[in-house]
Amino acid sequence: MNPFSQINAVAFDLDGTLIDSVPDLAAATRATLEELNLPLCSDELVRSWVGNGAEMLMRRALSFALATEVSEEKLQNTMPRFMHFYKQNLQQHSVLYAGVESVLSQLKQAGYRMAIVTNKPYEFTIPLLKAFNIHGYFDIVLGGDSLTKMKPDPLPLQHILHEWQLESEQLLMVGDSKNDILAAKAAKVASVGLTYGYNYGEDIGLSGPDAVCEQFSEITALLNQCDKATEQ
Ligand SMILES: O=C(O)COP(=O)(O)O
Ligand SMILES: [Mg+2]
Repeated sequence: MNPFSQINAVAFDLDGTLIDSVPDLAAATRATLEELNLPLCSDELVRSWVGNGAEMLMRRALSFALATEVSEEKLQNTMPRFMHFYKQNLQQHSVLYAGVESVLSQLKQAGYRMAIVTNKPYEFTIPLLKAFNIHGYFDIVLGGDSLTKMKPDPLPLQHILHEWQLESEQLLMVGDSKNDILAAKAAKVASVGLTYGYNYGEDIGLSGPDAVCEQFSEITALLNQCDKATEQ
């Protein structure tokens, strides 16, 4: 049985899936470390720290710079500074990945419902979607702090299933991180893993998504095959 045959709604991850956001996340991380007179980090390191939300990114950055585990107090004192720097430059250097705009438009026209399920704080998510003029495609936008739990917990996907009154076979999760695939599996929804994003330097295929795509544009073909399959 084709895992995509009944899909009529898609939940998209944001960082590393729709938007290459590491350049701005890294700049804000470095500005925060610089203010604390700590050693700075490369974009490459930040790529390997993204995936579990802003607080975890800063926790990893501080642990790196201090070369020890960071205290809760230090982390909580530092977070407002990171949030301040990132808010100032959300899309200075970040870009939409190739094919994103046209795939979203095609799926919208084909009648798919679409949502964003990101671990990024909600307060950054809406301005970023608006900056790239893609906010209109999504009827539900969930940030990492929108609910009580974030990916890899299934709660955000379960929330969407409930809101849209869908069976789990009808929703697809598209993401670049094992957190996306683990959340999908826990919610019993199908998943597509993208290879170009951020996954702690690991092969996304090892998390066992239902399909692996190297480019965002491959998603329409996956779903089109199913449209054809169901028409026959
Ligand atoms: O902000 C993060 O750490 C990851 O965000 P994402 O869930 O959109 O990939
Ligand atoms: Mg991601």
